[in-house]
Amino acid sequence: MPDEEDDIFSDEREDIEKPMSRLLGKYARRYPKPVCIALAANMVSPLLGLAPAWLLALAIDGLFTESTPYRLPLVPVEMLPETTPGKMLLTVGLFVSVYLLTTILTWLGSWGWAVFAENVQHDLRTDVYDKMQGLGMEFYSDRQTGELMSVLSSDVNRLEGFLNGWLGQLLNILVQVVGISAIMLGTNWQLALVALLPAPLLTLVSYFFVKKVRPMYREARGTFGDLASRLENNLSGIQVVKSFTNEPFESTRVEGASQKHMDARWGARRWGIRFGPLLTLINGLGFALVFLVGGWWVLFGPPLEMFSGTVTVGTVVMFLQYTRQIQGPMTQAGQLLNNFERVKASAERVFVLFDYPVSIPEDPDANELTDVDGTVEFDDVSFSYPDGEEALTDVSFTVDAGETVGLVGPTGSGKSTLMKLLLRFYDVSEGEVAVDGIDVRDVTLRSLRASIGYVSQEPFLFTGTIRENIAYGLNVTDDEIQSATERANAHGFITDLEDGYDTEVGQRGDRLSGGQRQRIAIARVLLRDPEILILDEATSHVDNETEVLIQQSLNELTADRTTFSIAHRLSTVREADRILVLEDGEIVERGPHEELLSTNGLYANLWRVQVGELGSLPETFLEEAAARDRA
Ligand SMILES: Nc1ncnc2c1ncn2[C@@H]1O[C@H](COP(=O)(O)OP(=O)(O)OP(=O)(O)O)[C@@H](O)[C@H]1O
Repeated sequence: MPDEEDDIFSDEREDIEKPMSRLLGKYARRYPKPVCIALAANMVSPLLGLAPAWLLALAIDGLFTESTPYRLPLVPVEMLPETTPGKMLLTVGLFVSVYLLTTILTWLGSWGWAVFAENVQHDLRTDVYDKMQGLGMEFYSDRQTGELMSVLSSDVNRLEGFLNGWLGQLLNILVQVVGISAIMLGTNWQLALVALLPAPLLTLVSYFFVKKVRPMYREARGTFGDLASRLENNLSGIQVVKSFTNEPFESTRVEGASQKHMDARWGARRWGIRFGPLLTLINGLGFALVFLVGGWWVLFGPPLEMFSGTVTVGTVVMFLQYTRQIQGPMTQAGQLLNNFERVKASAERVFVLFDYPVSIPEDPDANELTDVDGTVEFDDVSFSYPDGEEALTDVSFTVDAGETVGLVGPTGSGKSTLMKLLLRFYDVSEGEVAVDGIDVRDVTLRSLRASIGYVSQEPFLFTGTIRENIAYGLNVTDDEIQSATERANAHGFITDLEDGYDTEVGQRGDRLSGGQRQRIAIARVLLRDPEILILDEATSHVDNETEVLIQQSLNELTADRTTFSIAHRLSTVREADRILVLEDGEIVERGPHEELLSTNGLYANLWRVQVGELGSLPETFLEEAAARDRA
């Protein structure tokens, strides 16, 4: 299981208290029946496991050597069979009953834990996802998707493994160890101490073994990652390798990476090779010791002066059986304890997420934004990203319902940030953003975002069919979908595809061209009919011909809607009612295209760049552009 994810939330994890009790407290009570059944089975089953060795001793001493009378605890003598065959058959019957009962209990235990663990895994996964989904955008911008996925997959899976086996195994071990120790101590405490001597050693050895090899396996996984990416890189870049005739160079590099991986693995394997025989040795020595002391006692009396009393053959055989029986649980205990640390870390990460503060809180009295006209107002808005510099400074403007506003400015000037504030992905640091005169913080997030449509330069399509992507959660008819695709200029190319609307778009829509994806994204927004629209460089990645098609769809989309169009290609906002020009988070110019050209400022210079009049650019513009690039 990958451990690379161990770093995520490493600081926050320290604040999580008692994650395991929280986990069990939160989820175990949801499934009382399977948990109680499994617990009961895990208590009784190991107790039954103690019976065979005891029955064996009873048979040896009471039947075979007849050194002690045949007696069963709590059963009156007159109820026992009188003849030896009768006693023999009773013993066999008891053996069979014990194994039958153990089988049923093992089945019940496995069933109970499996039901519990599978359900909790499902609950945990959906709970963690729901919580994650509700967190603010700053949470996502600070973290890699892969890291977050690891919490949803590796951590949740590891907790499932823990709930499935760990508790049951621990209980099993405890009951077995306590039961075996109690029977042995009760039968002959002196011989019991001899038999129990190696047990803690087994736990210690296995605990330290796992502790020792885990980082080695982690390192081995790291070196495998390096090796795999080298191989992947070389094979995909084989054309470059060949054209540079660099095969020997690459062979050496692959050999180096492979050698590193082999060394790392060998480090871990070496310990594994030592560990198994060491355990066998400790087990064997323990067994021999019990045989020596017990056998001596039977044959010649107490082997040491401090020992007293007599020991029967049955007792020695029982002790030998128990010595073997206790070895497994003691070894497992060390491994379980060690695994517990990792499981705890997983639970901590899950609870870091559960406790993560929601940065965009919804006012409990928030109203629904209904019958939206589409007026948008930024009133003296300043904003800084968490841990960032000020991205917007004193921005004020009002957009009337139905107006189209172009947002232009050099890269990093704050255009996207402005729109993120309108969508309330972040809250303003100062000032107010209002829709229809209502502060966006006073309305529900759902109704606010439902009134805004967003088409980005890289429209994201989900794995699934074209139809699913356009409907995207809405319960709509095929006619409604077709009407949207016709207006988005997409119906034609969709019906030309072999599977039409049922065409699978592939991962992120990679089976479609950029222009096709763009038009599907436009149809998706058209279907929702939002009052406000944000177009983020919607035509930047397509050729001129496709741009014309998309532009037609966009005209359909923007008609009668308040539209913000973020553009680097100024031709796309030329027709806008108004253009806001941003520089370093401030609006430095505003007005329609022609007016801005005549003021001969930043916009006019950006326009000259677009139309290729580089010679007429003032020196200061080039200097500023270079400075911005460096920043
Ligand atoms: N998630 C973020 N966390 C911290 N700072 C950010 C974040 N997103 C953007 N910024 C910073 O805020 C400033 C404005 O960025 P923004 O993305 O709004 O610019 P933009 O004008 O849309 O740029 P572009 O045209 O390149 O998309 C930049 O300095 C950028 O580095």
